[in-house]
Amino acid sequence: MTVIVEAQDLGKHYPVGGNLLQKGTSLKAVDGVNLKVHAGETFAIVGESGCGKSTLARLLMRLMLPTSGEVIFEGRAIAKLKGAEVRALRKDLQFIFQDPFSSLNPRMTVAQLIAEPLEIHRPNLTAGERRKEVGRLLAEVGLRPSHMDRYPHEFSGGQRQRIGIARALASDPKVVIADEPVSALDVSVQAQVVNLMGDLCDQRGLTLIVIAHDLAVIRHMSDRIAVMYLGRVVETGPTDEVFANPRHPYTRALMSAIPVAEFGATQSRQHLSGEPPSPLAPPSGCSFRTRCPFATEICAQMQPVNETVAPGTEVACHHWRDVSSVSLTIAASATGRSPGAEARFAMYRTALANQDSP
Ligand SMILES: Nc1ncnc2c1ncn2[C@@H]1O[C@H](COP(=O)(O)OP(=O)(O)OP(=O)(O)O)[C@@H](O)[C@H]1O
Repeated sequence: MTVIVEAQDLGKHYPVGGNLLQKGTSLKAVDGVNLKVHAGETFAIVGESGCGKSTLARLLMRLMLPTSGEVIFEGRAIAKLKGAEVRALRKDLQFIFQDPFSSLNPRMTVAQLIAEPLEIHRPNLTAGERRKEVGRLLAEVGLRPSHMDRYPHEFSGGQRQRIGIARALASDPKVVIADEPVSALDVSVQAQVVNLMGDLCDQRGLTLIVIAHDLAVIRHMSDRIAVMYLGRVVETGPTDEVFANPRHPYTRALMSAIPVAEFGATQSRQHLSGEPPSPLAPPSGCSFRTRCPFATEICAQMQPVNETVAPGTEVACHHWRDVSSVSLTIAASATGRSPGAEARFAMYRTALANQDSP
């Protein structure tokens, strides 16, 4: 399998200069992240608010430079790219924003919004060809080309996110990074947009990196998943494997938080207690230990390293074997789609059939 995007020991530390005591300290928003994204797959990054997902996404996009480590795109370190090479990277790596309301300039028509990246990345197109391409892109995301001269406020939230997707696709990218692409949308519309992105990935062979806190959405969308906690990846692997056998106590706790009907689980839920610690003063050793029911002395003394626990699956936990031996109902029932999940999946499909064209 070809690796298209890779993070190598990636770190982003924000300097903190609030008061005298904090002077010279830094906040480790992303701390030693290693991951490999394969061409054509949908790779999900999940975790609670503040765990560093958005910072990681911006590093992968080269919207900011890392404090340490590297991002490799198609075999090249992106921090070292210059001028025309950065422009080529922008064409190949596109971003879909969380908020379709604020990410589109309200003074521009849809035609202008989608033509803008076309002018930058495909300057050889004539005005007529560009307009035709805008129409084609709108049709591809399930909107009527005849509405291209309307303004963003004339569209619903789901339609605006489709416009955002069409804009991202205009440069014909190889990789799209979507930061919480459906969390600002109504649940029924979320299903349509999730399906649209899945279909676009299949049809275009796109690589999609999706950032989300909603595991139910991730479960339906992604091939592989990385779970982040306080700036670090604590578990990564094929989505089916991670959902069937979550081995890190944090992954288990996240999965226990999914509504029970989603996976047909009935009991043995593992709750997360308390807030994540401040990334300004992370606990020694394993940063999850202060909330972990399995924590022992070693967890305070040593940061766990990533261990391969199954093909393609890595976990950073001193006690993953003990964790795995404790049955969690949700783990057992997540192996097959429960009636609840089946119903939700059917809803996704129905919603797709009734796309929200204006
Ligand atoms: N520019 C910045 N300067 C200082 N600290 C920052 C900056 N941006 C983010 N942080 C901090 O870095 C940590 C990670 O933030 P980030 O936004 O990447 O997390 P996240 O998982 O995407 O959270 P959310 O889902 O709430 O956006 C947080 O503690 C945040 O407060």
